[in-house]
Amino acid sequence: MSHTRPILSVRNLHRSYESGPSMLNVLSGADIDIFPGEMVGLIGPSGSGKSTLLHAAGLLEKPNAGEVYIGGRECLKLSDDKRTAIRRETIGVVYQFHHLQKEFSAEDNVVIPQMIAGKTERNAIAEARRLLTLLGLEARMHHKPSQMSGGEQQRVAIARALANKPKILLADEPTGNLDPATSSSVFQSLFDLTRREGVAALVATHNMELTQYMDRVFTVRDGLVVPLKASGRV
Ligand SMILES: Nc1ncnc2c1ncn2[C@@H]1O[C@H](COP(=O)(O)OP(=O)(O)OP(=O)(O)O)[C@@H](O)[C@H]1O
Repeated sequence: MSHTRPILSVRNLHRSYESGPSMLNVLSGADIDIFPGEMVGLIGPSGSGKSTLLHAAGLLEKPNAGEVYIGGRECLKLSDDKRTAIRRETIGVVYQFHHLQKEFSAEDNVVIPQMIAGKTERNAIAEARRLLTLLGLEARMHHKPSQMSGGEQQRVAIARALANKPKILLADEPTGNLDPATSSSVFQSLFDLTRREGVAALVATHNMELTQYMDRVFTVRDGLVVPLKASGRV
């Protein structure tokens, strides 16, 4: 372990859901640290709580108890506005389905969140073109989602997630909707780009093949995060 401080720390996270008359305890004391620039995998069976952990870590849902530190600052006790601001400034997300705006081009889909964050149109377009080009989409900038393949659409979603220079990318089955060959190539791009940009990534997936890209791999078991693979990188 280096002395670098984690960019994201989840501590003692508890989350349960009502399940008929009883409660389903999905997370019961989950801890995880993500260090700057590393890629961490979260593998595990369906229903084990991977998405629940990602949503809490990404400040999208409040757990029943626990802490989420981003850049050393505890975020769950902050006001909704502050939490939203921290989320916007530090976290990018990619889901299984791309959720692109279908009436807009690839370029516009990457430009819009940057303009919402206050960038000038000129700078936002330059950044969109840079990221889309790095993802091999230089010939697709002006295509709408319906005019692109599933892999291309997901690459646009990756560019969009990285456009505001997050410190952490949270990805929930980012290639789960793609065939195996496309899945490998899109994931390779995601890996290369996060490494290049120095963005840490926490990736939930069922796909064991993707663990070859991960610095460390965890699973969620009995409500806890437990290690499957550790590397000496961090
Ligand atoms: N809003 C909710 N209300 C009730 N139960 C929920 C809710 N969200 C999740 N659950 C339950 O919590 C458990 C964990 O769900 P979660 O989506 O975190 O698992 P997962 O590991 O991400 O699964 P998958 O790989 O299928 O996405 C599941 O049993 C699910 O049915």
